[in-house]
Amino acid sequence: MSFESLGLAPALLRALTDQGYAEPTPVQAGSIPLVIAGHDLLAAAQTGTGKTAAFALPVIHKLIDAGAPQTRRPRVLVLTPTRELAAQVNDNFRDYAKYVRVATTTIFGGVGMGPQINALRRGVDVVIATPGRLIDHMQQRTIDLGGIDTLVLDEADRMLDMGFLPALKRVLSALPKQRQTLLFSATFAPAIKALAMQFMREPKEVSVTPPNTVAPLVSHHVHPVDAARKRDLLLHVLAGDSRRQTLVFSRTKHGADKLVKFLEVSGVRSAAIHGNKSQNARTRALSDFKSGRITVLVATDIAARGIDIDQLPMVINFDLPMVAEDYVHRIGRTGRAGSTGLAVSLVSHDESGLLRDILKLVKQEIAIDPVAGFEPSAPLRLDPGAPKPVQGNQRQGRPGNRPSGQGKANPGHRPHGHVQAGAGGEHAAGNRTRRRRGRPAAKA
Ligand SMILES: Nc1ncnc2c1ncn2[C@@H]1O[C@H](COP(=O)(O)OP(=O)(O)OP(=O)(O)O)[C@@H](O)[C@H]1O
Repeated sequence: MSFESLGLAPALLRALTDQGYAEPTPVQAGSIPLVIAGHDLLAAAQTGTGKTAAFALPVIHKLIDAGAPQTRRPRVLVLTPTRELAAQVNDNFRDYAKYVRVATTTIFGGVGMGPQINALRRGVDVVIATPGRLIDHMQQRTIDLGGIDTLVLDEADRMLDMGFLPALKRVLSALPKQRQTLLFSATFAPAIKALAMQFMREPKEVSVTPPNTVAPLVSHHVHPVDAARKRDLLLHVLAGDSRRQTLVFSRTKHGADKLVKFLEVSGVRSAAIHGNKSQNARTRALSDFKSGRITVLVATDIAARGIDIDQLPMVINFDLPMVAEDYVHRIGRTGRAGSTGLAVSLVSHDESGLLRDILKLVKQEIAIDPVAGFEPSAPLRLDPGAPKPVQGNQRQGRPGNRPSGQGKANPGHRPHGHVQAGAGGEHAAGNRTRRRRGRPAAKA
């Protein structure tokens, strides 16, 4: 399968060669012809498998095909749950559309309305927005959605959950009924799918792997630990390789700030990214992390979805997420586009229930792997039949003695109590493309 055989315009093929994409990933091969043919689409594929290009490429192709419009008002609306993801999707659109006259812009909060209004006045083809600021523009009549013929919900299951649904319904009511609707996500809860059916027209489905599977090149470790000792264990894990870029997830904004203070005092260069930070601080933290100026980024689930950090080797869950699907998305920040990755969760006794939910959802082995010197005073309460945390075979010495994020996955690193989770526990590697990107790391 090649991009040529999918019928994409030559200008797009040239841009893809510049990107170093040799061939389409499975979700791209499945989605691109369906989108070009005009179908509504519900597409599920693992994190890091190129879903953005799976909608951006055919959407740009169709804009090229349609030719220059008489009036330049937005024709495509992409909705994302976070500002950072909107910015990233916009960068991707610009990369793919570099040889064509397709104008894109972002609309999100935390930054001035003025430049957004100016961009809309000048005329754009594609708007990539978060719902809140989009509604501000709708109220102020600074955006005309009457020409939208394609709606994309990126991270669709998040856009359709309780938090975003009211805003989404408002946006939907302002869009033309005659339109193509595309939903993309790595996870789809059944209720979300049912909801989606209400505003789609006979959608086709592309499902590359069993739904909700985690990226296959990631090895998963749970370190049972007492809550009070998590910070020390985090330092211990980080100390294994202080040059290793690590994304650390905290459940709360306050917890993220406290953790950054602790890390800074301990000599680890870090920053926090969460919803209480100014947009400037959020953007700076992410770009400092991507450029390697800081080695640790402590994030709430704001960074769990979609964010693409080139070759990120390790994700640590300082706290487990409250919703099991978020585990899949958090962990999906590593092990992308054919790279290997390491996922480490520090789990205290009171998080046993959350861990059980995750084990039920994901289709991957998770090693229950106590670290010597950090053994918990009470064991985790897992499903009957699940292996007990392995004692006497614990990680010794420096924790950084792990497979490199850049190299091959090291199966020898799973010597401890494994829990095979999920019905069937199907491993998705067979469906996974393994290829490298041609982009320089700094451009991630
Ligand atoms: N055909 C391809 N060949 C090589 N690399 C690709 C290809 N398509 C996409 N990529 C790269 O793979 C990475 C992941 O893509 P993308 O961010 O779209 O993943 P995703 O499936 O949307 O992940 P998530 O579920 O986390 O949002 C990006 O850096 C992108 O440039």
